[in-house]
Amino acid sequence: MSSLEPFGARLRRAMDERGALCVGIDPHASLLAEWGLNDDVAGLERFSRTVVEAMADRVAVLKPQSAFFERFGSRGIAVLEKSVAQARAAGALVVMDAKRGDIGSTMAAYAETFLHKDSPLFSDALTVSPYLGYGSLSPAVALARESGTGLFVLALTSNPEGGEVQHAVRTDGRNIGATMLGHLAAENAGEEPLGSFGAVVGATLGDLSSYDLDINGPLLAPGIGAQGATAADLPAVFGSAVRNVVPNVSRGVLRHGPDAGRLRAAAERFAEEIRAAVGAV
Ligand SMILES: O=C(O)c1cc(=O)[nH]c(=O)n1[C@@H]1O[C@H](COP(=O)(O)O)[C@@H](O)[C@H]1O
Repeated sequence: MSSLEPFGARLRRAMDERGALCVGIDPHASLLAEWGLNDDVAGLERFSRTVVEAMADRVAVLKPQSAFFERFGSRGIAVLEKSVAQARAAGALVVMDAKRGDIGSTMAAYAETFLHKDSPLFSDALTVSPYLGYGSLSPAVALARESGTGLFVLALTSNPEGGEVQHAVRTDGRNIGATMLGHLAAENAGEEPLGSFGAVVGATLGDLSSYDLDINGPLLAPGIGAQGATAADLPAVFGSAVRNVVPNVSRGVLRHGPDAGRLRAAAERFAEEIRAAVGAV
């Protein structure tokens, strides 16, 4: 398969050129209503197109949340396909937030769906769940290496319920979140300028100094805005790993729509706060 330059290298360059902000495309029914759109496929299409047109030529990463498209069945998926292609054509990297995870043979099909260059949903990276065992993700790791794409593995999620699984301590004394970070560090060893296998680590989690976040890969950090974290929290949460953090904001930006200028201004405010916080480290 002809492949792209590795995702980690493409992401590092995009972050250097455009800043680290990742804007989520999360067409909640409540946001469609706030934007004066119907909760139907036409509303979904208009919402997603507006965000892509406003953002894809300026932010490093766009992260469509697949659930809000799947809600409308095959016609919703068709909107998702178009949005991904438009966003990539305009220069944004697309992280598909589908949080897939299954036994290896099924995981291979999920990987083909999102990370094979000939798939209609081909994206630059995919969020995946390692809770069937990290090794169950190996078909996705292999295809990502082949196609120049990446993964974001749920390690320490932003939601308060995540701790029951992720903070559980193994017989060797390490907890599950730390174990996932360890797998990713091994995956990214020796890669320059940045590995392609990232972790999802919530910006809401407070002091994470007991974790080794230096995985030589990107750290997708949701939780800024609607979930209560701020850009100013990032250095305290991530320490020296903050330069590899890709902070995600969805509702915090999207609530400023549907006007494209106001969406851009909101994203620029978050981007500026992130630059100020990360630059100060
Ligand atoms: O993988 C994710 O993106 C994710 C992981 C996590 O731990 N927490 C989390 O909120 N997310 C996603 O990030 C987005 C956050 O949206 P807002 O809270 O509106 O900014 C949603 O699409 C979530 O599904």
